[in-house]
Amino acid sequence: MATKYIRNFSIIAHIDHGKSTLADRLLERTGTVSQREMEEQVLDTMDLERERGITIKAQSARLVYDAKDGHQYTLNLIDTPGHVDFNYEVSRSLAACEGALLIVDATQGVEAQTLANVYLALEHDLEIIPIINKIDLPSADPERVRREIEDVIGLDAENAILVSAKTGQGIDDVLEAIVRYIPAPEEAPQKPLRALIFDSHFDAYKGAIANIRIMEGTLRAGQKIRMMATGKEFEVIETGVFLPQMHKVAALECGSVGYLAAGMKNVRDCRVGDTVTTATHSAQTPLPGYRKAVPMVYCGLYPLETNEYDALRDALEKLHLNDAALLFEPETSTALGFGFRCGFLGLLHMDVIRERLEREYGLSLITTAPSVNYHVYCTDGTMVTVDNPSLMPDMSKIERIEEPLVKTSIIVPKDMVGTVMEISQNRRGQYVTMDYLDETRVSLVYNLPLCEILYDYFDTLKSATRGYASVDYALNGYQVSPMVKMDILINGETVDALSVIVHREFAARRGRALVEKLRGLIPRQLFQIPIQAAVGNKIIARENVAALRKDVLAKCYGGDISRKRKLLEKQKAGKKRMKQFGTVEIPQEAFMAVLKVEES
Ligand SMILES: Nc1nc2c(ncn2[C@@H]2O[C@H](COP(=O)(O)OP(=O)(O)OP(=O)(O)O)[C@@H](O)[C@H]2O)c(=O)[nH]1
Repeated sequence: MATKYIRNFSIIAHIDHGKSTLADRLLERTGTVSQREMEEQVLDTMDLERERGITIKAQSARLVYDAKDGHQYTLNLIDTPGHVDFNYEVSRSLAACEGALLIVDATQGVEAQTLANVYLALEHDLEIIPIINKIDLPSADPERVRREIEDVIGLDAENAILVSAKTGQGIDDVLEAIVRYIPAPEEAPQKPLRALIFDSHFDAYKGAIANIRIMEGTLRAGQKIRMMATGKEFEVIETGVFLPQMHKVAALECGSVGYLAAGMKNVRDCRVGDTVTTATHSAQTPLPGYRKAVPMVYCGLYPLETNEYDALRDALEKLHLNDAALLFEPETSTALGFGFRCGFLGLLHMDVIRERLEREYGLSLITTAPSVNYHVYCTDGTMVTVDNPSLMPDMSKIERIEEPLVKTSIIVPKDMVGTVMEISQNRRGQYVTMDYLDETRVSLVYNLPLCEILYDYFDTLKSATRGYASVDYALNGYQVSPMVKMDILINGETVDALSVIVHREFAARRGRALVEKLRGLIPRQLFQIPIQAAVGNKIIARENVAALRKDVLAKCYGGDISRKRKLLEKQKAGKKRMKQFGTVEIPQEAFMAVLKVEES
């Protein structure tokens, strides 16, 4: 098919504004997926995605559309993940397109990730088609939203399409607009092959599959290819398109979107953002913008039962096949035994991986509190990166510590600005700017230490603003900070997996709050258990878990067997996630307690 009848586009939106629902309607309307096959939200496939209702992994689909101009068009829809953790993938997906549908919820208006996504789309010079969704809802205010798109984003929204992705109203207009306003791909079939890998996944039969957009040249099965970032060479076994299921085709022409299978054993062989070229008559330069996904958040994952260590390693390896951004390496802890230090793109990514390990692989895990990556400059002139607090060098050997910062944009109603400022400043945030979006809403920008965001920043913000705050963040360099390692001693011994790195000024407050919290979490024993927080050799807080006096069944003297059983079962369930440490049992919640401490 001539490139002039191809359109490559993405849908961008703030979470929950209706991206997946709109994608479903487009698939349905073009007959790509028949109504019978139409399971709600075809593009969100992972169970977890459906449950959480957010897109984690991008999917693609080829739609065939008979336009009003009498021609048949191939529309390649490239889905994008919906969460800020996956911004890099969003950016790569956008690089594969010429245009984007920008969805804004008619009841909500422009939110933090609407803006972040628009900026990404503009960076890639995309044609943006504004769409105002959910107009079926009584609280929809399309006119206000239209003004907001113009004033805040600066896009001409006069022709914004009014849509209900739920009822299907306006969908035909969307399809016509894609054909009319989004440019066709450039024609460059004679040039050496350059194809952008915008996503990848692992297929049990075909190995790692690269989702690609052919920018220049043509790709055929049987060709020898080279990945330009890694230099690795492969022979193409299969090329195909997404219907949205994989469908084999003989070749992928210039401008088209599809996949390639080349017997690659691991998704690391086809990294998102890399350029595919042919092994001979290769392109000279790769497509712009490749960078490796860098983890922002680290935590320890330990099997509850030592004999599950191998199973955990196998499961991590399997997940890694599909997710090049997940890093893991073995580590040992005196408290928890053998486990893995894992790196993630963000907190959601961490949660998703942990949940998948538990659900899909049936593992019971102890997770340590997430940490960030510190740059530790030692007095001997060396620099080490420390993502595990227990590995922090001795304070006497440290010259300075630098911590990662994130630029955080928060959009809230204007009467909540004070609350947001207070929450951000309490977490060492530095105010950057504040802009009025309209008469009612404000956009605030703060520079915050990444580690402070890990401490329930989002939850606090959400609940303090009754869910009105929308947040977006991106890594923004490092700064020198007086960080110290705080150890937790239980029964006189340091539990390495409970150590945390905190700002010196926060140490005493956080130490007190943490030991108090731990006192409530650690089950009582027949003896008193002291819990202490220490910085270096100095104890900064202490609490005691009082000795046990009663046993749980004592109050059931009446012999009510069902009640007794219930109590015992409750006790058993409580035990499930405990780790024996000397004579003391430490429950899973204790390792996460530092994230949930309420400081006074
Ligand atoms: N009433 C109404 N509800 C809608 C409409 N479009 C989407 N929704 C609902 O809004 C919610 C979010 O829609 P999704 O399509 O899952 O949102 P999303 O933008 O894909 O979310 P992410 O995948 O996390 O980015 C769902 O409960 C939808 O049923 C609409 O036009 N009208």
